[in-house]
Amino acid sequence: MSPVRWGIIGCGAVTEVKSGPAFVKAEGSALVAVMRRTAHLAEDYARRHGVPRWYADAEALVRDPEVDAVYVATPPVGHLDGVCLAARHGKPVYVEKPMARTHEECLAMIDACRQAGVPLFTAYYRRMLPRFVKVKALVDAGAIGDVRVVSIRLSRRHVPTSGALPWRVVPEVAGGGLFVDLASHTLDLLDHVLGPIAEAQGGAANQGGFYAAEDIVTASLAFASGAKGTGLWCFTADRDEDVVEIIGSTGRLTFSTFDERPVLLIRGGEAKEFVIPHPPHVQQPLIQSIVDQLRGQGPCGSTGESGARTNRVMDALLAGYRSTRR
Ligand SMILES: NC(=O)C1=CN([C@@H]2O[C@H](COP(=O)(O)OP(=O)(O)OC[C@H]3O[C@@H](n4cnc5c(N)ncnc54)[C@H](OP(=O)(O)O)[C@@H]3O)[C@@H](O)[C@H]2O)C=CC1
Ligand SMILES: O=C1CO[C@H](CO)[C@@H](O)[C@@H]1O
Repeated sequence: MSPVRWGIIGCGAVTEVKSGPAFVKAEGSALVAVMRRTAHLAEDYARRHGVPRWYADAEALVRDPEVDAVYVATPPVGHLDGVCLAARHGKPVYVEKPMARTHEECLAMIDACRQAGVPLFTAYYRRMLPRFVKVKALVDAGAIGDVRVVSIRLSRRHVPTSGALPWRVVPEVAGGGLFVDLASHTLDLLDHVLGPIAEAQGGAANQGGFYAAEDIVTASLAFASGAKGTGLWCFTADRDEDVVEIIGSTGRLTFSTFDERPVLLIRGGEAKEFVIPHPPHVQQPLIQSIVDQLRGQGPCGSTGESGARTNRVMDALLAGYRSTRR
């Protein structure tokens, strides 16, 4: 069976280690073209990674007859255009997270891909990482009984930047600030492990005044399963913290979304730790499952629909803050 030949739109930081080499290493997959607007940097990337062709124009990349599938890895502002462009040329698309700046943009992407008859995948790679596969397997096997509540606490110290502020805190580019950038991973992971979040209420504010985006967010979550949840995100905190705790009727699971600390299972009086390291290229398991689907070998579980659900929750939590900014 011939390999899936990938082209990348936006070969920046995430493509250096997390995803680019994963396209090459996945079985039945090849990376044949890259694109970024800065031509010499596209060429530099291609030469360093052994990619045969490079472009400074996204249309040229999607028109390349040797590109079978497209990975859109620009900042969120470019996701909608990149996905629709690839779909118009009949190419399956893998889009970076957050899937878009808003849920509305996600729906437009889903619609474009549906009309073109091409599949759409979103880069929430934690769904396939061995550590979180274990978390889901424990929950599904009833290791903590029925899930009652989940709590999410993520804080980061504000790290001042001396030069231009990064695009991650420019709402027009990112869709929001570090909440959108980072909380999206936890919310998507919980969608995977516990099922969809049916309702999200809460609010956001900017307390530090360092940039125009929200820097604190609180949430009260209701899962379709009946489980409830709370979320606290603070990006101008005293210290870095990253704790997710799922509390069930007979036990609890504690883990981190970003830190590589062990998964902790507490049941009765006993605690058990699972130390499960990440693979060198963290997107590889997800990319493998996309390639497998494209080659007719089973469905991948990180789709446009799942990615859009996460944007819908983030929109609900940011609605009030966005309206005050306007
Ligand atoms: N899943 C994960 O673990 C991670 C995901 N990400 C996600 O990947 C995406 C890209 O992040 P990252 O690689 O860190 O970003 P970078 O800023 O490092 O790279 C962005 C790339 O996109 C190109 N680009 C195209 N359009 C724009 C635009 N409007 N503004 C800025 N750059 C643009 C840039 O090149 P040029 O300017 O030459 O066109 C550059 O190659 C984001 O959605 C981010 O959230 C990021 C890190 C990890
Ligand atoms: O997982 C991640 C690691 O941090 C990056 C920078 O904040 C994020 O963009 C990314 O999604």
